[in-house]
Amino acid sequence: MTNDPTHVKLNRLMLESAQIERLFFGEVYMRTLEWDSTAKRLKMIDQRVLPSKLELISLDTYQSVYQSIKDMAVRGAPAIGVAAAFGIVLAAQQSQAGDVDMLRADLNQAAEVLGASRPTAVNLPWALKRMLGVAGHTYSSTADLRAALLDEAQRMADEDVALNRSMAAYGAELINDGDTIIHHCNTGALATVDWGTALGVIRMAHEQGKHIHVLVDETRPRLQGARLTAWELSQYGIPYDIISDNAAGYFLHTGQVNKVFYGGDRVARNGDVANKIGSYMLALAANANNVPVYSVVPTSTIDMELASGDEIPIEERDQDEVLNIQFQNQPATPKGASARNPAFDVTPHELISGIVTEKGVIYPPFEIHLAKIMQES
Ligand SMILES: CSC[C@@H](O)[C@@H](O)C(=O)COP(=O)(O)O
Repeated sequence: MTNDPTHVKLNRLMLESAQIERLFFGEVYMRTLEWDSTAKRLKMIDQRVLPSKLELISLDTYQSVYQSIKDMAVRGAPAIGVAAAFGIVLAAQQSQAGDVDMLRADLNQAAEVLGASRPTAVNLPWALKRMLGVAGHTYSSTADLRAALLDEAQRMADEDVALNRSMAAYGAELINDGDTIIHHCNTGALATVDWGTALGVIRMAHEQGKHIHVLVDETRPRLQGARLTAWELSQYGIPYDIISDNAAGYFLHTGQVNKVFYGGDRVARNGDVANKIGSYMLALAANANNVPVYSVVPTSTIDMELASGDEIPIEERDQDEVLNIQFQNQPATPKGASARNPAFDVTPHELISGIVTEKGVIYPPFEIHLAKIMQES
């Protein structure tokens, strides 16, 4: 097996426009990522081209899964974790190993590659560890091990949807009829296998009949808010306005916002939350104006090994993501300009009002309450 996942060409499935309209949230339902049991491939929605195009990519190697995570064709902490789990299924399929031990060695190698795709979301190492744990059991044949890996990845995908619905039910209790909510990044169905975390809470409150207005942070530089969250909200029929990230303080200070909701990529055991860049500034402005801030995360996003957010690795992405913008159809930045592009920041736990998990809403002191829920099976 080659260990070089770079420059892997992703197979693109072009869809007829009539198919596209019915594909997602429509008559023909599809998850963000799905195992195609006929083709034995992983199918996923290519999030780089939304909302102007809805295209699928079909992946048949773990190297292409690595590439899809790194390039953010698939993104969002829970979706990344499940994609990596299916990456291990593909690695098992690719392997020519003649016995179980040799297959395990190939899987370990693939896990190392997949684990290096993006550093911040803990769901990635969490999912890989779970897959390698299954690989560690006793099997009488490589076929049995391959089958067990596929079962585990499918189980993880199904669990993700169930956990999201459970978080949504707890989180929706925090939302009142008439609330205006600022939401950061994309935490919807697209960031998970289906349904979503913070956006799933908003969606549940909407389905309960509450009238909600969402102020959608555009989320520079990759515009997950303006492109993906706005697209999802229009599918669900939830009223929204896109705002530039730097407008959030204005809306908070002028009393136009009731709550802030975002997701999380890694929560340290003291409750510090790493999330999409800009979350920290948003939480500061919200706290200064007495507006509560909620982070919605499955317990797989909680990293009890880290004492505080200072230990969370922060991904720094290519500067071109910041520089390649246009103003009046012209490049907006001077030739040769340089940029910094941290993809995440850490909100200190003091600024977080509550952490919504599938086990309920956790309130301060987070250190004590997180330890308690993480001990429950
Ligand atoms: C389920 S969403 C939680 C986070 O993964 C989300 O808020 C986020 O920061 C996503 O970042 P991204 O860089 O788009 O993968």
